[in-house]
Amino acid sequence: MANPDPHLPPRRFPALLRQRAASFGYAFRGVAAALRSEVHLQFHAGATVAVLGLGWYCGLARWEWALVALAVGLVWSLELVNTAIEAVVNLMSPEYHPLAGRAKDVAAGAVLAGAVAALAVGLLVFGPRAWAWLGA
Ligand SMILES: Nc1ncnc2c1ncn2[C@@H]1O[C@H](COP(=O)(O)OP(=O)(O)OP(=O)(O)O)[C@@H](O)[C@H]1O
Repeated sequence: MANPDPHLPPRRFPALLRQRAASFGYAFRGVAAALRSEVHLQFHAGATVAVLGLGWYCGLARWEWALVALAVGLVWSLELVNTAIEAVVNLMSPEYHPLAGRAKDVAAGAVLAGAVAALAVGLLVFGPRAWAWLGA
């Protein structure tokens, strides 16, 4: 967080470090809360472990790991943002409202777009290996 009052002297380094550590703490708390409440995220957690294990088993090249890491990070990020948007919409519009519905639908669409991209990465990286393994 920026210094709230520009007339105050700049904060000392240890205070800044504490502030950064606290921000990381809030972020981890957010991920943990979303993991507890969102079944989709629990599924992503399982899928992430499975993909990492499969990647290790297949001995992926460095560039393939980079693609897999980007795909996994993209899906996690979008799902977390979607969860945050759902929470804000529920807070601001507990009653039915077309705009609230649109906001949730669009946020869910963003997750879908990321998931399709991740699926494409998965097929391109693991597909040829699965094909060879099946002896096709
Ligand atoms: N306040 C609202 N006003 C209008 N439509 C809503 C509202 N809340 C939800 N909806 C509609 O219902 C759909 C499902 O909403 P819901 O809150 O159950 O999200 P979800 O995608 O099922 O998320 P999750 O499974 O993570 O709870 C939304 O995508 C939206 O179309």
